Amino acid sequence: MIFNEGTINEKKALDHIDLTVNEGDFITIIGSNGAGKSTLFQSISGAVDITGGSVILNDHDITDTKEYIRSRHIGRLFQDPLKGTAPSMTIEENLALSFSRGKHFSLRPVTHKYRKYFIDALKELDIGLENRLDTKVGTLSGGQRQALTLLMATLVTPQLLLLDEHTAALDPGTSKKVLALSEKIAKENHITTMMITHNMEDALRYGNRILIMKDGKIISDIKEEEKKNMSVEDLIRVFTQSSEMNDRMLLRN
Ligand SMILES: Nc1ncnc2c1ncn2[C@@H]1O[C@H](COP(=O)(O)OP(=O)(O)OP(=O)(O)O)[C@@H](O)[C@H]1O
Repeated sequence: MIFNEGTINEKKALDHIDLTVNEGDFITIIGSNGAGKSTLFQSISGAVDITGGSVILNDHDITDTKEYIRSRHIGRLFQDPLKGTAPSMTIEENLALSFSRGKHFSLRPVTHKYRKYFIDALKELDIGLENRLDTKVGTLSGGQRQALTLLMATLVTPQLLLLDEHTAALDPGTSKKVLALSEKIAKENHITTMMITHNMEDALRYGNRILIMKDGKIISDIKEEEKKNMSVEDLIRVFTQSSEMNDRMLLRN
């Protein structure tokens, strides 16, 4: 993936990415600033048009599929809790919107029909929102809003869930809660998930596989068995070693 190709601002943000994500994988992705993590997600979700290669989702080539069509199958959460929900609409209206993602519908009948379903789903979240269906989303705390966004992204089970540092803006306690919730929802609904984080502990605690990115490349792919026996110190060591190795390879090129 090259940004501004052919100009002085040309930037190769992704370089020969060859990644197969297995069904049911929960992959955590780490890497320094500018490593290409978000660009990888943007390429998968269709937020950017990749300049080479292809994106395949469940045997379908979606390389040329528009972002809004892909969003029917790919759920996405961002660092900013303000993204992903409509602040001037109520919790119920927001849920109704996500429930009918990508389809034509009228808000009223949908909300009415699925009120009980929404209440049950909110109860599952366990953050006291089940009795507040008529509350405007803009008045919720960052953590509540991110939990709601998570629910919205998974209400219609996506084929893939992309979490882009989705708890980085939350306080440590709330972050833990939302992360645990993410893991629970992914597990219970068998949602293949990829999560970008700068937190080594979280990268290790969650999921079954860790990718380390640097300079647009995946420089390490740590699978379940190896990950299981790793400590944070081990992960930091692998991170540093693979980064140095990648630097040496670049020097040789
Ligand atoms: N729209 C864009 N136009 C030009 N360059 C871009 C664009 N988006 C990203 N880049 C560049 O591509 C590289 C990878 O950026 P990306 O945001 O994917 O990194 P990241 O690993 O997510 O970093 P961070 O941890 O800081 O979020 C960076 O050098 C960045 O400046």
